[in-house]
Amino acid sequence: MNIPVVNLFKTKTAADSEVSATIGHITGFLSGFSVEATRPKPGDVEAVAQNAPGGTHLYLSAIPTRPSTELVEQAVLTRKAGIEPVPHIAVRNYASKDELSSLLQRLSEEAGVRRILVISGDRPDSAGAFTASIEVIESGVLQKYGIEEIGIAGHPDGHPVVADGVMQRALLAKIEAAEQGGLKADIVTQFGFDAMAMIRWVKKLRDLGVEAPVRIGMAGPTNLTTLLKYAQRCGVKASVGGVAKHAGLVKHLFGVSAPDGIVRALADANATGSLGPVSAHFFSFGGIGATTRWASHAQKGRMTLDSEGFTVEA
Ligand SMILES: NC(=O)C1=CN([C@@H]2O[C@H](COP(=O)(O)OP(=O)(O)OC[C@H]3O[C@@H](n4cnc5c(N)ncnc54)[C@H](O)[C@@H]3O)[C@@H](O)[C@H]2O)C=CC1
Ligand SMILES: Nc1nc(=O)c2c([nH]1)NC[C@@H]1CN(c3ccc(C(=O)N[C@@H](CCC(=O)O)C(=O)O)cc3)CN21
Repeated sequence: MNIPVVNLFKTKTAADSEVSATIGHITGFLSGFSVEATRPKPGDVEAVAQNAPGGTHLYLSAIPTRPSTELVEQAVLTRKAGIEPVPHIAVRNYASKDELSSLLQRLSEEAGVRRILVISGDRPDSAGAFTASIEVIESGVLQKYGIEEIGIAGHPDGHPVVADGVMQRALLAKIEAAEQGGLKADIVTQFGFDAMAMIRWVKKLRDLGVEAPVRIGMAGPTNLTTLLKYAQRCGVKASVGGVAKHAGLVKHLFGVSAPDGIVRALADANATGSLGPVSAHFFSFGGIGATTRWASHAQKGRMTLDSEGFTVEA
């Protein structure tokens, strides 16, 4: 027998169910989010471990001016905290194949690293051994030291010096090379502020037949000045107006910018099923602790929706 269930206290309105559907899209899109830190200290790694689910991927960015062995210490700390270390390997930084080999060997033996992000690096020249990421992917050196999965870079807003066509061919070739070498590959994109550009870029990749998961890069919560500084440092398009719009008017008054508007737009697009496998990757220009807490609370649905985005509850 069918007994109608009547909620005597509150009738669920269409607006309520729209809100819960949107929050569901956001929590779904954010599941398995990753974070990225530059030179994290022990307390920073601890903050990730305390706030993110175990096994969350923590990407460790490579600083050209720092010895790459620092990456080993950071990866060891990360592994000990129960978080998965994903070091950046900026291929232009290595003077020889041996130098890269010994770093990979230490990462593997001391920190159990199985995943890395292979990128060219910002220097306009090469330290000697490699000029483009594909050379390392094709070299066989990764498999030799136990690497099973690689991330490669994506540039939805274009690259400051490399033409779109060149980047697209490089991306397809790297995916092909990874497949040939038995490496699993995903794509991690440069951060940006234009959700529609990200959506168009992912759909174009799918049209080209790329099925690899895409981690869509975004800047975690930080103040506008810091955000603009990093955008400039990384060659990312970001007008003051565009970033302020992304921050939302009220949030802007407090000088804080969070990627909630972008997350919400991506989550809605993802819910239509048209993006293929996608997830979120947060750069932590405002601190890794704050970024991880923000992402983690949002992933649990601890938020209030506003006109275009949401505010995460403390
Ligand atoms: N998406 C992300 O999360 C990150 C992106 N990057 C930056 O992305 C850029 C591209 O790296 P990949 O996609 O791995 O390129 P890649 O190594 O696959 O190279 C693709 C093409 O671009 C050229 N190229 C690469 N880097 C260049 C540079 N700095 N200056 C001039 N030409 C360059 C290469 O010679 C090649 O023809 C680098 O500048 C890298 O530092 C860095 C860190 C993170
Ligand atoms: N072009 C580009 N290069 C990168 O290294 C990079 C990206 N894009 N996009 C995403 C992240 C952001 N990363 C960054 C961004 C800024 C610094 C930075 O300002 N570094 C300081 C030194 C910091 C320190 O020593 O602790 C610098 O002066 O280079 C580092 C990594 C790494 N990734």
